Amino acid sequence: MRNVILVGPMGSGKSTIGRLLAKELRLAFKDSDKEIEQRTGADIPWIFDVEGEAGFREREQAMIGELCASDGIVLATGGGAVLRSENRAALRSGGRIVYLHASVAQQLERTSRDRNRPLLHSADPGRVLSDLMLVRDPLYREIADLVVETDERPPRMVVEEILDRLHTLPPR
Ligand SMILES: Nc1ncnc2c1ncn2[C@@H]1O[C@H](COP(=O)(O)OP(=O)(O)O)[C@@H](O)[C@H]1O
Ligand SMILES: O=C(O)C1=C[C@@H](OP(=O)(O)O)[C@@H](O)[C@H](O)C1
Ligand SMILES: [Mg+2]
Repeated sequence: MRNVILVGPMGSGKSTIGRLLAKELRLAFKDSDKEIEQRTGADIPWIFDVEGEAGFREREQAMIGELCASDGIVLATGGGAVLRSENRAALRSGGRIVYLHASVAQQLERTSRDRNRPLLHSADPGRVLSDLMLVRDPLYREIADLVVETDERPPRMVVEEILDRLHTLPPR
């Protein structure tokens, strides 16, 4: 196992659970979105405003490529990281992939408090999240080694399940 990579929709808990999991595994934690922000010197909403989603996806692909070449990290990706086939290939070769599943209702609840997800700056964020899930759920499943349910489960419990199940995975 080189790296552990978390994929899943906005509000599934990738950033939160990634940090906890890295601590348990004594690995470094990297959040693709945070790395993009540091590299760009601007936050995600600014990048979407100025460069559009297309500009963000270019930066995201470059960052995913770089981070997947690392060794010994827990990587939290952004919810759209699976959209490009180049990213899916990089993620697959980068390590074990855990899909954090969450219902749209839970995604909505967990993302309603902050404004740093530009795709949800919409009159109907629930509709946006369910439309995105239709497209992305098959892509998360396509590359996942593990699918873990996060609905109504505290982060600690999700981390425990990942730790238990990571050890039982057959070699690829
Ligand atoms: N399993 C969980 N149960 C309750 N709240 C959670 C859980 N996972 C994450 N959260 C909360 O939901 C919000 C979004 O989590 P975050 O880790 O940023 O998700 P993501 O990176 O997948 O978009 C944060 O406020 C976080 O504290
Ligand atoms: O789903 C998406 O397309 C996005 C998810 C965000 O990350 P989180 O999944 O960590 O919220 C961030 O990468 C950007 O706002 C786009
Ligand atoms: Mg995140």
